[in-house]
Amino acid sequence: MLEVKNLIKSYGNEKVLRGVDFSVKKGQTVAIMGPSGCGKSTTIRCLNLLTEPDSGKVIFRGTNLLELSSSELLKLRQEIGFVFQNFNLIERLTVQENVMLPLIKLDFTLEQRVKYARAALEKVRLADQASSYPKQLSGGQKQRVGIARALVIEPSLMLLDEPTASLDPILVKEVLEVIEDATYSQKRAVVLVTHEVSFALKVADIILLLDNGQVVEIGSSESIFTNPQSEVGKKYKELLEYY
Ligand SMILES: Nc1ncnc2c1ncn2[C@@H]1O[C@H](COP(=O)(O)OP(=O)(O)OP(=O)(O)O)[C@@H](O)[C@H]1O
Repeated sequence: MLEVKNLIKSYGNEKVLRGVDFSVKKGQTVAIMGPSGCGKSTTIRCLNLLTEPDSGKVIFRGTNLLELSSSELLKLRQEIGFVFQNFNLIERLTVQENVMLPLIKLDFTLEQRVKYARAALEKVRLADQASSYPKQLSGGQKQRVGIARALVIEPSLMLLDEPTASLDPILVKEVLEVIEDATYSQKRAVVLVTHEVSFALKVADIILLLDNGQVVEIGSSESIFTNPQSEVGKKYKELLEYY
């Protein structure tokens, strides 16, 4: 489904990604973890070219995104859902209108758009808030709208960039539950950046540990957290044992 090859990215003189490689199969969930500033968000944003890498390949369903024209890229992006850390909702639109946004460029009638938005809101347990405005919602509810907006296109690849990072700890659980229930599908690949170690252990098939812009360890969540080889992996193991 997705193959990432030798991703390199710098901001000015700062080398942020130093050759990141990994792949994700249909039905798999990959969690990207690592210390603050190691390049996790940059990596996930490169997967749909929200951030453009300096070099490397992002091969999605056989096509290298870096070789596409902007109109071809826009079309392919319609198969990729993205959940932002800070929700990115439009305040003047209702919850339902926010969720319908990705469907606007697609060839659907208004009736179909409403139907799909309702179905996506059901999946995140927010059907009763369809007519509310974002400012009337809690942070957890806002992020669930963000997840519904990513799900509405039935994406074959779902990307979540630290989806609980902006939330009050009390609201984290409801969002993690929704991510676990709503994003998984055997037809879909999921890539998630998270600091939530026990959540990653529960939902991820593969954990990718980044440090200083490089993959320092990659493997099943059981092997990484029970027998880590990298310094970063050893720290996560200690953290799990502490809790
Ligand atoms: N748009 C940008 N312009 C300049 N520097 C950036 C930009 N985005 C990220 N950086 C820098 O790149 C480095 C990696 O950032 P990134 O957000 O990818 O890390 P991260 O692992 O996701 O961190 P965190 O866990 O704190 O969110 C950091 O030093 C950051 O300051």
